[in-house]
Amino acid sequence: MIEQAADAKRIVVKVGTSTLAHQTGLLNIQRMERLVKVLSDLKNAGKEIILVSSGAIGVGAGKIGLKERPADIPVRQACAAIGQCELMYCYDKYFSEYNHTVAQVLMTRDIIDCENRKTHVVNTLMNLLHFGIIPIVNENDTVSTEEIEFGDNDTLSAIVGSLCQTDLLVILTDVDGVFTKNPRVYDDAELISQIEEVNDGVKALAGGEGSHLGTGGMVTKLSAAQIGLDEGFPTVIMKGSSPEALYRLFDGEAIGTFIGGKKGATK
Ligand SMILES: Nc1ncnc2c1ncn2[C@@H]1O[C@H](COP(=O)(O)OP(=O)(O)O)[C@@H](O)[C@H]1O
Ligand SMILES: N[C@@H](CCC(=O)OP(=O)(O)O)C(=O)O
Repeated sequence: MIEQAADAKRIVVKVGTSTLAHQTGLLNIQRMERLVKVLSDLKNAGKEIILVSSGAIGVGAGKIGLKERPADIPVRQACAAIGQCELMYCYDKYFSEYNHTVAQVLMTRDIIDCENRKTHVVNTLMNLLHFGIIPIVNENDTVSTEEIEFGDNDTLSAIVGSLCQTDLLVILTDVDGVFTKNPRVYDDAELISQIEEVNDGVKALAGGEGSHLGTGGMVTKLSAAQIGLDEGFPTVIMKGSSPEALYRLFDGEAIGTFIGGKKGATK
């Protein structure tokens, strides 16, 4: 059993565009509904959930008929504004079906260095959790410029984890975890079940940009896990296509890649 993961009470779950959207860019409705159902159930079981959701740009681009994630920044920002609206509408609707309330929290990177802003964010998150609300966090893509952008939601999720003192970060993506090389390119890539330290050798395993809608690929997930290690919480990187696998994770099964210092006996 990976005890640290199974016993976690406060959990930041990050879901990537590649999990939330179809190849067309349009929302994968079934996937989102299943994720919401599982997270609602975990919350009912006593876990505190903070959801970091990507997808605004990808879903917005899909909605206006663009085939690819736009390279032009103003177009990307416009897509994010369209997609964020769609995401929150759907999250609100689906979580409401299970009697849970959500809140939208949009952030820019300047909260890290500006103590005043950081305090406001922490206070907001803590109050939301106190009231039993599920915060849904994304980057504020409309106002983000180079100086204040996180650039990817993997990093954002680790920072959110640190701000709210999470017990665990779960990164849901379109592959089973971290492999010895990019599994989309190499058939003989092997899944790594545990990583204790995110060093240059580990980062070198992550090759390429990732899916056509996502940002950063595996390297930003590993950097996020490194932030987690520095802040004292572990990260699990696992596939998000079957969100029900989260039940198995919290039942103590070794799923995906566990990035943390301590591993208990396997079930
Ligand atoms: N060593 C590796 N192990 C697993 N995935 C890798 C590795 N190197 C590169 N990748 C790529 O990272 C991608 C996941 O990143 P990304 O597309 O940004 O997903 P998300 O939208 O979930 O953030 C995978 O589809 C895979 O192609
Ligand atoms: N803020 C952006 C997140 C971009 C991003 O990091 O995407 P992903 O690699 O799918 O997690 C959006 O909502 O589209």
